Amino acid sequence: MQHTICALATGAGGAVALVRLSGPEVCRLLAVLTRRPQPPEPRKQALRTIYDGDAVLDKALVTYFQAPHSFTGEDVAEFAVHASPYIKGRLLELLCQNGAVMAKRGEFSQRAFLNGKMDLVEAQGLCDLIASGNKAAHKLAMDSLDGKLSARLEEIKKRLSELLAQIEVRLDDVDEEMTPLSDDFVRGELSAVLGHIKALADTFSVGKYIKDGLKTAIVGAPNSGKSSLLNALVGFDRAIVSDQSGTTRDTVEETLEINGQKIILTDTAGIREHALDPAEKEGMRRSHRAMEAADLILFVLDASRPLTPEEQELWQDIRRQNKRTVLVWNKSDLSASRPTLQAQEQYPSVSVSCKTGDGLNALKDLITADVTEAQTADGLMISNLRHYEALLRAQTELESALIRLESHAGGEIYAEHLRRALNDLQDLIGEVTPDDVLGIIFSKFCMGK
Ligand SMILES: Nc1nc2c(c(=O)[nH]1)N(C=O)[C@@H](CNc1ccc(C(=O)N[C@@H](CCC(=O)O)C(=O)O)cc1)CN2
Ligand SMILES: Nc1nc2c(ncn2[C@@H]2O[C@H](COP(=O)(O)OP(=O)(O)OP(=O)(O)O)[C@@H](O)[C@H]2O)c(=O)[nH]1
Ligand SMILES: [Mg+2]
Repeated sequence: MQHTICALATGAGGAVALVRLSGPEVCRLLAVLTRRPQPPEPRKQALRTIYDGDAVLDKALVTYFQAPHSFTGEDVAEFAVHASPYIKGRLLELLCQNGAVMAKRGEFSQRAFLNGKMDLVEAQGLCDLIASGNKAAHKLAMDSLDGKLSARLEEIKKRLSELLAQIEVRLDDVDEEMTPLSDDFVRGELSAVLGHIKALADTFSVGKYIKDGLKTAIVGAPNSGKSSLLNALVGFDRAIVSDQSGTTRDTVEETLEINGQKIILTDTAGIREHALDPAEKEGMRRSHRAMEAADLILFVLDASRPLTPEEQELWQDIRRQNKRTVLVWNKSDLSASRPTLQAQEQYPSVSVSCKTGDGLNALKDLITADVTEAQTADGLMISNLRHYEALLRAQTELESALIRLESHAGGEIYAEHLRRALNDLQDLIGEVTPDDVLGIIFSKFCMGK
């Protein structure tokens, strides 16, 4: 039999705290702690005295949810108690003394999943929703939680399984009484399914930025104004600015929000050929590392003076990174013209002045351009590595199936690839996921969820 689990659902502080209880023993535990034979009417909050032996622990609002009409699908009770650390701790202790056990991370959600209240994609959405810190991340999680993403996956799955069914009945049709499927039809269906899977998998890069933040490195020659740019973007004097080259030695990181999107901004030491001392050399190694770890590079140039050979070299270095890069021509207040860089037309660029604030809004829009664009498309995105990998596996199988089809292999050969692709999609939403894998997925959820 399942244990009855309990956990604190709310965080530290606050005036009221919520303790949740789920499982077969809920009614008995309620009876013991409230000293009443009957639980409150389902889904109606009732003020109940909670007893600790003969003493009163608290007067709390208690809600009873009768299975299967609860978050987990089991009997659930919630205690909204005064948020004293003592009351919270003692209530959990009393529940455990009377037969409940402390819930593991994600165990309430896991039970909701196992009882068919949500699929694995929706459960992941729930977890992401709690962690979401801005509008974009919230929308991404909400689309997953409320089933929009699952519905899209179901559509794809349905189309694939219908195709597979048509192939399989013909494989069973030994007397060949059915009209064979034309290669054109199979190719068309396969390509369509593949297209949908690819489109969704492609949203991962942006989805990941939205969820985890866009890592942005500010790089450039000494004195070009990198630290000034960091300060201008975060809105306060975070990094030291001076007219001496080599002011910034170590990387300086700051998390901020631009156009509702999380950005992790790193200011780096200016890069020059001949570092003066070991500390500066180490600083430059860190600059390179920040550049390599970044999703986006802001290359800051001083537009008021000619380019140096070192800057040209750094530019080649940046281009080799093959990353989204924005050219930031700084100090536009000093000069109306600016030098030219090789192949600069292939990169977005903007003139700014950290001194006057000119051009900063245009730069902000360039930083978030990828995300803004993805959001104005149909908006459904994946942001979870497990989902991405499952889609990639399905994609590979379908590509193999197409190759087999072109080489006129028999239906039994490509049907196997289709079965595996279908299995990958079923794994994604949790239909065929083994228990130990489920345990790992839910153990990454937060406590009390
Ligand atoms: N107090 C409290 N607030 C909470 C939660 C909770 O568990 N407790 N939630 C925890 O995540 C979220 C709400 N999610 C919930 C989802 C389903 C059900 C539920 O009782 N479902 C039943 C009945 C549905 C209905 O009547 O429409 C069911 O699915 O059968 C409850 C909470 C956010 N706020
Ligand atoms: N006129 C003008 N001066 C600027 C502008 N931005 C930065 N400066 C000045 O340029 C100098 C260098 O600025 P920093 O932000 O320290 O430059 P940095 O790129 O971080 O330099 P290092 O840390 O040495 O690599 C300072 O004197 C700034 O005040 C600008 O837009 N206009
Ligand atoms: Mg600096």
